[in-house]
Amino acid sequence: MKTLTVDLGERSYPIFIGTNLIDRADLLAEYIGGQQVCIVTNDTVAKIYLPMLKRALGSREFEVQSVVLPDGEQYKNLDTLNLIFDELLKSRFNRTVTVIALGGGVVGDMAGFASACYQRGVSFIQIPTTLLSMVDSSVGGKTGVNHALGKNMIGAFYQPQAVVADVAALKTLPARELSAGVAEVIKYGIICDYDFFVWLEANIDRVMAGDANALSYCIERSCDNKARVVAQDEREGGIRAILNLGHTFGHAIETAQGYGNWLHGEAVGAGMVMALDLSQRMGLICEADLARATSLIERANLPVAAPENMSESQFIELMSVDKKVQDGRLRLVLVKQLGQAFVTSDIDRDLLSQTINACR
Ligand SMILES: NC(=O)c1ccc[n+]([C@@H]2O[C@H](COP(=O)([O-])OP(=O)(O)OC[C@H]3O[C@@H](n4cnc5c(N)ncnc54)[C@H](O)[C@@H]3O)[C@@H](O)[C@H]2O)c1
Ligand SMILES: O=C(O)C(=O)C[C@@H](O)[C@H](O)[C@H](O)COP(=O)(O)O
Ligand SMILES: [Zn+2]
Repeated sequence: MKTLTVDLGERSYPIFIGTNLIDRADLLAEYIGGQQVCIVTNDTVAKIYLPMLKRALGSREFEVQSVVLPDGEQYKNLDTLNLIFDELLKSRFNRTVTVIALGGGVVGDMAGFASACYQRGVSFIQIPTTLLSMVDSSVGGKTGVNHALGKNMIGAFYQPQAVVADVAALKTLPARELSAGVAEVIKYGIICDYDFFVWLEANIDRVMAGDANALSYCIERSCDNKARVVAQDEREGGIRAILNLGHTFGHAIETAQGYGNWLHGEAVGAGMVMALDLSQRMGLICEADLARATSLIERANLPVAAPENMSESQFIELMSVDKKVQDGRLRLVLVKQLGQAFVTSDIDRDLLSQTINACR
């Protein structure tokens, strides 16, 4: 088992990465403050992993309840969040309760947000079960839900007590979901870790084949990169925004297509190609580097273009509600060279139009 730390002073926490960790009650018990535990999961993950987690916690005599949410990005909203509050209140759980998120990013974002809100804040632990949630969403404390008018528009920064990533859980993950996770893995290579980008170019076939060593390495290296960025800028006042590469385009795609039709990672795949295309048009990266990144994203079986049914004006409208917008001005993550991203509001609108029209 490997342990990394997200260094945030008194809110610091460990990320454990290893195999067969879901039922390690000894490990989990260290981060459960009181007797009460509420596991939040969904109806797909519950069938596979809930019994083992319940059994493990039961053996330690915790008072365990679970809430099983409907599965899907379309349920990442305030109505579903209420199901978590219903369970916590019905169980008469108090401020000593620890919420455990068992699932992918949707479960993690909602369980985290519910933890931030319930009785003004209770402890929570992330047990991510998708690649995407192991490499990205379980780390860093962004929690929240979607609104019909925009992704993740209602939420809070709220850090977990610990992240427990069980790489063995990826054996049951569908191939399409594995690809979606690889999008965020590639993101780290492009924004801040050129050596990792080169490693991915050489090893992407092993990753896509589900090679356990290659996946573990991706999780460790991604979490290490994310933890370093978050430690510098917990609440996205500056540098943290680079973790949003491709997301202004990607969130517009997810919202326009209806939540769940394009997976988050798929939209980020196409969104990163659009951000790189714009970077190239603006004279920042060369055509060869745009081609290298596009090819890597394609080899991960991800889309490299936006859906044809989106108009330029729809893109611009949806992009203008992005959380990075300041004083009415769009801010985008662009790439200077592979491994070096930055945030800018200095965007040539004609070139942005060209990108939107070329990348469909
Ligand atoms: N908070 C953050 O920093 C952050 C970062 C990136 C993404 N996100 C959010 O995360 C969400 C996407 O997360 P995701 O890609 O994990 O999607 P997801 O949570 O919808 O999970 C994907 C699918 O895999 C299933 N699943 C989960 N674990 C499984 C397993 N081990 N075996 C079989 N099936 C399994 C789920 O039930 C679901 O059907 C989006 O809402 C996105 O906005 C948040
Ligand atoms: O942790 C971050 O910071 C990120 O931006 C990670 C992203 O991969 C993730 O999708 C995040 O939820 C996007 O945040 P948002 O603030 O743009 O909604
Ligand atoms: Zn993301």
